[in-house]
Amino acid sequence: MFLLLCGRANATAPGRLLSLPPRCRTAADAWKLSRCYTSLGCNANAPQRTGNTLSRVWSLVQRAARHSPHRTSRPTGAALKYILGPAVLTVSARLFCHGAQCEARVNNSGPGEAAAKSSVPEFKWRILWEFVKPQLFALIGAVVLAFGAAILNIQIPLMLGDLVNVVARYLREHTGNYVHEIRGPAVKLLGLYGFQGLLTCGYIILLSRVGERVAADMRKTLFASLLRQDVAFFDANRTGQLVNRLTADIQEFKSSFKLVISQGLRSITQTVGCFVSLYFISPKLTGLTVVVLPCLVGAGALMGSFLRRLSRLAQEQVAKATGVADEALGNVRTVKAFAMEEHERQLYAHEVDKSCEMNENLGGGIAVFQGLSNIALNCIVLGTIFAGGTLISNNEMSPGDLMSFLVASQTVQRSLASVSILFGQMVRGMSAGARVFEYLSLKPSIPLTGGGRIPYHSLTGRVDFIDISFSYPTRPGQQVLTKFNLTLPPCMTVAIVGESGGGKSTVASLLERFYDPTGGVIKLDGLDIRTLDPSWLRGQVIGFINQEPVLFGSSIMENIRFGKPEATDAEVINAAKQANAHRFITGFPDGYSTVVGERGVTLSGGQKQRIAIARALIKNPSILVLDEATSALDAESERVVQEALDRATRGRTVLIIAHRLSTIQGADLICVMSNGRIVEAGTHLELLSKGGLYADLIQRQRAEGQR
Ligand SMILES: Nc1ncnc2c1ncn2[C@@H]1O[C@H](COP(=O)(O)OP(=O)(O)OP(=O)(O)O)[C@@H](O)[C@H]1O
Repeated sequence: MFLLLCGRANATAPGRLLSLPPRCRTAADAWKLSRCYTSLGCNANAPQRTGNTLSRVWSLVQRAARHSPHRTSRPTGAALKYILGPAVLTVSARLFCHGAQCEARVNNSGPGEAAAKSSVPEFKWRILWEFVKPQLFALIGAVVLAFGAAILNIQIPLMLGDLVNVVARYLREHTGNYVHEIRGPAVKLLGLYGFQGLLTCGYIILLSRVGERVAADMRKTLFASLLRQDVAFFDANRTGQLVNRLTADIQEFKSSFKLVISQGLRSITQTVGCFVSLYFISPKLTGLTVVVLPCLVGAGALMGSFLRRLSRLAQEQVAKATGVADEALGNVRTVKAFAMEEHERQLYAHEVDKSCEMNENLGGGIAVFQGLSNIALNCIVLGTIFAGGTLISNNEMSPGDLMSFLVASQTVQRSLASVSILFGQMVRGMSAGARVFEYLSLKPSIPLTGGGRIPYHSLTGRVDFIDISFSYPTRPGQQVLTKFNLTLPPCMTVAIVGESGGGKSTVASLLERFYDPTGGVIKLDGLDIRTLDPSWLRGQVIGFINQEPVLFGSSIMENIRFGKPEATDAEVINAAKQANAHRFITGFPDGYSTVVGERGVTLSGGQKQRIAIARALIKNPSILVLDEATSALDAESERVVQEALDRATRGRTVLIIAHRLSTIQGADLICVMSNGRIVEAGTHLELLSKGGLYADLIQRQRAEGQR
């Protein structure tokens, strides 16, 4: 088939075939490569120029061959010209392009990610092994098949040589039965192609299976591990960065994993195999190659690393521009409310222009790199032919040997270039993997489950905060609570009021065990909550409603059921009735099946809050924490929600954190907080008559209300 292709092309369009890189043993290969060149934005004509140089020097070799005593049995003649085609070393430039693009994809993660990525976590082979172990058989199969395909790749040029020998002999002697003579090597070659295709197909299937399953397992494990982390972890890490590890990092790791195993194995096998062939063909020329090749690969790698740095900077700039667009589109209501469309447009245009300029510089750099590598590589071919020609004239080598040497050395060059790029890819893959593994092995300071539970019938719901000191892990220097003491008696309502930033919400967070206090102890029914099961505490004992309830983008039914996944429809409806939500829900055309949109964007603030109340009530909690639950609502919504809350708080221990003092006047106990401790406590009337901080706050709010 190859011969037919060569023959026809020889007669009709030699130039076209000359432009095929030597890897293109088949038309399909050629098509694939040409697509590669196009998609990578590299100069597809570069190989052709090198090919022309080769074809010119080939005719010199032929001339020398006519005067040589070694008339070779190695591949000779016009057909070889087509086999050699262009100089393969342009592949290194092409591979650089690929490397740069890979890098581009890796770095395209968000403006803030670069800083986070600068700290390099350690790659743990033990963790990788845990993921690979279940896929071991498939992986071994893939490695064996890939290795087999690489070995066949080394064989193919030699068999092509046999085939070309038949053609060359027939062209020279014009005797014998051409079809009969060509059939043997052609069938062998066809068989080899078929077998090689089968092996390639097999290892790609197995490898993609292994890669996908390893990546899926990594994603699931990482997601589970992230969900296990305590709230302090999420204070310290940006959501975008975490999502990036789940997506881009795992994707990068998977690609590198597959590439390194398939191409790495092939390149190394081919390099070693062809080096052995080179040595057997001509030890002298091999010695020369051993000196020159590493210098060239080293110089290429140096330039490549400079260009990759340019590429990284350019991609960071692209990410910065994307960040501007992301922020503007994500907060489009705020942008519109402030009529800032033009400002945002200009900001984005500025960042895009900068990235355009940087990418143009990168393009120039790639062009220079490619041009220089073309020159260097063509010079290598020329040098080899020059040195080989000297050996031929000294009768130390045959022209056929020289041709075989060129073919094999080109394979070595190509493989080495690909190994150096793969090395970079491997480093990137390992650092992506390390970033994923870093969070996999992270142990939360507050476990998700484990610890005691108090039987429901004996749970009274009494809470004691005893000598609590606390500072947030992300801000250890700022003491938020100091020797804080408070008791929530069973079935009573306690309100905390005070200045903004005084630590009111922090008290609620500590009760939920989002954080553990740095000093003191919190007790539930006399038991330290650190000895109790956090998932039981949060899932069954405490109902939490805050100022800005977050709903999920699913139906109302599912949102309420989030509080108790096993709840029946009737329980959901009952909870909605208690929360004053049933009427408005049934008013929607889809009723409880209404999808609330991202974060509940299709509902009003009051509606969202009532669904959040229903979600908290459905688990029938003994303790209810209301953190400024009505402060974001207008007067009418507040009235409806307050009604629901009044009903919901009956028979439970309630902690209310409030800004609007009008909402907590009926509380059994009101505590005023200042500087992280309680400075006043009593009922509304007691505190008013005291004329202290509470009375001041009431007066201030009345004055603000009158303004
Ligand atoms: N996750 C956090 N990490 C670090 N510091 C925090 C965190 N949350 C709150 N703080 C800080 O702790 C202090 C108390 O905050 P807290 O939210 O408890 O106050 P607050 O009394 O509820 O305020 P407001 O009435 O305005 O809601 C503030 O100085 C705040 O900046």
